Amino acid sequence: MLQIHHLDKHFGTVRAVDDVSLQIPNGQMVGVIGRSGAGKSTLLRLINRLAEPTGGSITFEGQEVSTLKGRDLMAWRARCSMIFQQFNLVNRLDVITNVLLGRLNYHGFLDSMLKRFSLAERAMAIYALDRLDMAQTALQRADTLSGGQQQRVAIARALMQEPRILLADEPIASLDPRNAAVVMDALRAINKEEGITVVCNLHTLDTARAYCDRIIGMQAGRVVFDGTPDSLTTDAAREIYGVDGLDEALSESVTSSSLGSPDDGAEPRRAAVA
Ligand SMILES: Nc1ncnc2c1ncn2[C@@H]1O[C@H](COP(=O)(O)OP(=O)(O)OP(=O)(O)O)[C@@H](O)[C@H]1O
Repeated sequence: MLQIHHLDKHFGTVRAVDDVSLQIPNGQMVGVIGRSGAGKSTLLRLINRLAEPTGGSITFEGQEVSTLKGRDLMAWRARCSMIFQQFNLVNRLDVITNVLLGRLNYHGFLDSMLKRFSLAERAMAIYALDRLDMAQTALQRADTLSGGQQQRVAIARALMQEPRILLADEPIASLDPRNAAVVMDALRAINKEEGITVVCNLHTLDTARAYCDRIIGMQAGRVVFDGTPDSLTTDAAREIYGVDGLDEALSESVTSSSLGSPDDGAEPRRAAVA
């Protein structure tokens, strides 16, 4: 269980995260939605400790993580790994080496750069790639892959850390609908089949509704909705996005970052708000 108590992050006068309290049981697939600037990225960065909280606490399985340092902090970042909108692969390296870099925490930097990985780790990397239907690209340079393929490699790299939690910060925001569906399907499969908790920031309502067990809506740093997709009413959506933003959040169903259903593969579909 990940427990967040009265978490704050202030940047000067901006309350990016404002008194957020949440309990996320192991194995849940959570979508965090909200307008640009609502505090979604900051919340994930606080959980992963890429940002330091101004106040409050974060615990996982009873252990306080907001004060971890050194090796313990590295270990936490492995248990709670993060993927980003921009994939962050090393373009000039081949796919399998990019995936093996997920073991960086288990090696020195030099060992990793000199590709001193064990046979077991190489087998693990191939398994992770195969898990994402990407094993056939293992020897290709990362920059020869499409965006959706690169994001799947980034997920494979994250899996190399053997995480309990996967944080995904706008993982499909720069992908076309077909690739976005493949990536969301992959995240959902990892969640359902491996029991890894997934917390995923998404711009649009319909993707969160289609893929997540639970939706957290943020507005100006605060959690203004926390419930199942079915309980997300028009009024609740209006509170998250505002009157202008709601239209935008729904009309984005024709853009790259919005999907209708996990099963329809390619075609985006506008989801009705209950
Ligand atoms: N390093 C920073 N320095 C100053 N202000 C910041 C910093 N990071 C975030 N903010 C501010 O905190 C607020 C929340 O930003 P955050 O990026 O968490 O929102 P978001 O919901 O993820 O938005 P987006 O969807 O556009 O990424 C915004 O007002 C943003 O300008």
